[in-house]
Amino acid sequence: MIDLMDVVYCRLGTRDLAGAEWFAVNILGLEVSERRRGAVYFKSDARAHTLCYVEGGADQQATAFEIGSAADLDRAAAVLDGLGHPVHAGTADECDARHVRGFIRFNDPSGNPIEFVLRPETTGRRYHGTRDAGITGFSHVGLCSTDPARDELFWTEVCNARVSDRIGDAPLMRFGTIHHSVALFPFHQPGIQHINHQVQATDDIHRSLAHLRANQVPVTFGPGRHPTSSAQFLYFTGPDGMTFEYSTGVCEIHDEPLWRDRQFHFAPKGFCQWGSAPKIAAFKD
Ligand SMILES: O=C(O)c1cccc(O)c1O
Ligand SMILES: [Fe+2]
Repeated sequence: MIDLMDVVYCRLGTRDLAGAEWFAVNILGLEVSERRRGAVYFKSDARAHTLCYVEGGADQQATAFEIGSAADLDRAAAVLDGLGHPVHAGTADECDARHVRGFIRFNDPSGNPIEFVLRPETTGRRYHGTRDAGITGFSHVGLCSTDPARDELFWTEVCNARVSDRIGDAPLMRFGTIHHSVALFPFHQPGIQHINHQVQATDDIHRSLAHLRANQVPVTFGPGRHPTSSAQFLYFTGPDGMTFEYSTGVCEIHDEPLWRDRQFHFAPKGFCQWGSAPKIAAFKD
C-alpha cells in the first residue's frame, strides 16, 4: 500500500506564461512566490508553492501528492514498476524546480501524470495575495478519468485513498479527514479537470463572483452548494481553458471507520443543492 498524505501542487504548461501569471494574481488571487526562467510559482497558503505554471504545451501537466518517507518513495517506485507503470525518478534539478527532496513521476491508469514527492518545502509564512480573494489554501484536484471504476481501484487499492462519496461513478476521495483531496470525473481523455482553492467564507464567493463578472471571466457553475462535501462553490475558466473552483465549508470525516460512502446522482442535483447547473463538460452526461 502506498501511503499518501495530501495533494501538494499542480504544474501546468502554458504557451502564455505572462498571461497565466496575470490571471493567477489578478483574478484567482494567488501570490507569486518565485520566478525562474520559464516558470512562475504561486503560493496559496503557508507552503512554498501550490501551483507552478511552466512554459510549454497545455498538455504538460502534473499533480503531486506527498509521501511520508524516502523508504516509502522507494517502495512506491517498486510497486508502480511492478504494476507496469514506468517510473521516472526526479533528478536533483527537477527536485529543485519543485521544492522537494525527492520525487517519482508516472502516469495513472488514465494517463494523468502524477508525482509522489518527499518533504515538500513549507515557509512558516502565510500567503497574502494582492487581490483579497479570501483564499485559505489549495485543497483538491479533479482528474479526468477514462475509466473511473478502474482508476478508483488504483487510488484505493494501490494507494491509501478512501472514497467519501460518489456522484454517478465519479469518486470523491480523501487521504486524511478532509472530505476529498482528489476526485475522478469520467472524460474521454486524461487531464486535470479542475483545481480547487478553499476560501474563508460565503462573502468571498460572492465578492469573487462580482470580480469575475467585472473582468469578463466565464463563470461555469454556481454559486451553489455541493450536497457531497456541503461546501459552497463557484467555478470559472482560467488560462488554457482550465477550470478553477473556490469553495468554502468542505466537511471533514472524523467517524472513520464508520463512515460509508454515499451515492449521489450524476445530474445537476448531485452537484448542487441550490439548483445551479454546471456548464462544465465533465460534470454533464
Ligand atoms: O466538494 C464537493 O463535494 C464536490 C462535488 C462535485 C464536484 C466538485 O468539484 C466538488 O468539489
Ligand atoms: Fe471540486
